[in-house]
Amino acid sequence: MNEKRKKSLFSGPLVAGALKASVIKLNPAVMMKNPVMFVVEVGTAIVLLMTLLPGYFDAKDRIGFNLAVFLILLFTLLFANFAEALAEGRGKAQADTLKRTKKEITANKLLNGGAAVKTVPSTELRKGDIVVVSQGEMIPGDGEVVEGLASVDESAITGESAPVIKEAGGDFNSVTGGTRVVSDRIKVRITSDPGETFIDRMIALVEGAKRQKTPNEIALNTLLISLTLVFLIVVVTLGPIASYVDVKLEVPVLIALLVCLIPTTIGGLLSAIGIAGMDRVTQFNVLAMSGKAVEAAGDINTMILDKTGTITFGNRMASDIVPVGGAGGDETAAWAAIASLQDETPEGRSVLAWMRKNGKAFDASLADGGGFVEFKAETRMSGIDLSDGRRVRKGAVDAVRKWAAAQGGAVPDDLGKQSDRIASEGGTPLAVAVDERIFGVVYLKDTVKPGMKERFDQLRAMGIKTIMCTGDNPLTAATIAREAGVDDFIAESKPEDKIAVIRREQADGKLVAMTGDGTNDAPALAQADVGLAMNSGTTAAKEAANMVDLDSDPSKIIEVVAIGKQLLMTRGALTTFSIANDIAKYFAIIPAMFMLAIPEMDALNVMRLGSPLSAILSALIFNAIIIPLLIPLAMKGVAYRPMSAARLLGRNLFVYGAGGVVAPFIGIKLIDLIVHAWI
Ligand SMILES: Nc1ncnc2c1ncn2[C@@H]1O[C@H](COP(=O)(O)OP(=O)(O)OP(=O)(O)O)[C@@H](O)[C@H]1O
Ligand SMILES: [K+]
Ligand SMILES: [Mg+2]
Repeated sequence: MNEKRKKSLFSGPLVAGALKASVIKLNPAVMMKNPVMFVVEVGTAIVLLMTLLPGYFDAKDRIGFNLAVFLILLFTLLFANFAEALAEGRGKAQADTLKRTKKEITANKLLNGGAAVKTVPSTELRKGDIVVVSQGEMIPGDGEVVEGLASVDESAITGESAPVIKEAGGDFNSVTGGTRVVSDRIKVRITSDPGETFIDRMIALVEGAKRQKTPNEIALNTLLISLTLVFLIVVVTLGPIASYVDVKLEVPVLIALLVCLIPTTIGGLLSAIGIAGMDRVTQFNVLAMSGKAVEAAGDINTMILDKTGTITFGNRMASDIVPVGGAGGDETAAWAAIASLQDETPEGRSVLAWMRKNGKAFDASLADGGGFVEFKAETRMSGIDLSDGRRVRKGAVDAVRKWAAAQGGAVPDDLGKQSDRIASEGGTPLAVAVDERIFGVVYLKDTVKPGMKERFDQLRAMGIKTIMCTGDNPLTAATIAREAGVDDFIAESKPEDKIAVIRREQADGKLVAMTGDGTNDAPALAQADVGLAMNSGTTAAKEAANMVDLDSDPSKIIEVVAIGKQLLMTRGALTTFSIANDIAKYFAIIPAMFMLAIPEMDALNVMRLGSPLSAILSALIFNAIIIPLLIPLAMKGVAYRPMSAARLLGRNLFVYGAGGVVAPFIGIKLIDLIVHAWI
């Protein structure tokens, strides 16, 4: 992860900015978005009026008490605002850094189909324009490389300083505006209009400018508003009922009671929890397009993972070349090498590396004038059509076997034995053929990343099913699946098979997460509930997905799910705590209220609080300070242990429900000891 982005939650400038914002957010027009706290604000205003105009409200003998209630209520509001402002602060700081990289860049735009070049400001570029970017220059907008190859420093967005290669064609052609070409020269077709670029979207995201309440948040808000309404009705009718029996309940006391009963703790922390959850994802160098995506990650039931590069290291290297059907070792190796001469995939390059390492020579001039056949996931083969008419191929064994058989070739008896041996060791066998004759097998070795088994065990404990999808043969797939500990696998899968798996799972009511980077992954990324695209991938993939990993590490999906779970858990835990808390406060404040009116009711004082007035103030103070005390938990999230949803719910109900009931008794008692001594 990017260390630069890891700022402390409570650094000086962030806290200072948040303090200022807490005052600004007192504006009723802003406050109204949070109905629970808005009710508190109205109450605060009423008590303020009564304090300022005691004569008018017949409250001259209560000025001190009313002032105290006003101040505590004001701090309740400020604490809630502070929580939200603090959560927003980090995003704002990050947005400022991004904005600085967005300074106007000049672009070399091609005119008349490349006949002329004109220098224009990047803000004038539109979709479809072609620009030339040379060594040392900034790429003026998001786009796709249409010609050439260059190494690009993307640290402005990824924080990663090692340059990456971008080239025309294939899955590594997408470039981002604001990044710098460090060598060579490329032509780029612009794919986004000004104001809609990746950096613009990133700024809007981290700034929270477009932050919308998620469905979960809206549902919870509705619950909180309903609770608030119920208590509002109870408290408002309490006055007349009491006066009917000749008990006079004072308005500030009723307001204090109301504020203690309505869910101010979760009301004050709710948006901070959501923002902080999004922020945790961003700190992790993953861009989530919406809070909804992060929450969906927390509810995932099925995770689809690639084998190569996600579960294994992905640097499949040739480690042996085995002849079959009586072919010579050297001639088999030579054909494998010729089939790989122009194959720029890691697999292709590793064949040539193996030749060099083992001192094998071959006649590369055979390939002169030949037509290169690029590797495709659909054909699962690559190779070359020689100028003398012979066709050389290497690829997945079943694909090559079918290809040779279609030309009337016989399959050597020992091909199956050799390829099965390689596959059962977890390697990938690539058959090598020239026209109808199969010469042998390249042994590609790959290793499962360490710690995979533990991670899949954790996912299983959380009730998440993992499915490995691979284009590899069933035997290799089974070996790797067993070694890595995934629940299920799909072998010989083509890109479109992924979308079929996702649809099948979704039809069962499951939420599905997947990663991908290629254009052919785009439909599946869009279909999945959580689609995590790699930043190195194509524009199509990035646009279809609802998350982008700036580090292009497909295994990050596992952590993203953990962060989503943690967000949902934190919200649930603090809601439970908040409501349990309010119920407990009832026992402090109701008796105090009646004792104030009818001193003979002293028997009600079960908590043995100093006096009715100090009991009310203590409950109100506790209600206020619990908000800042819980800010660290709201921001960092509750400690997260992988276990099933049911066990988790039970555990959280116990910890936060029981804790929420007990905490106020202890807290209010302690505060009362101080307050009572003081007044
Ligand atoms: N450069 C290549 N030339 C020829 N055949 C290849 C090459 N690379 C891979 N293959 C063959 O094609 C098959 C499919 O490759 P592909 O990259 O689509 O999937 P994969 O990497 O095996 O699976 P995953 O979905 O886990 O990445 C491989 O299993 C291998 O047999
Ligand atoms: K409350
Ligand atoms: Mg692959």
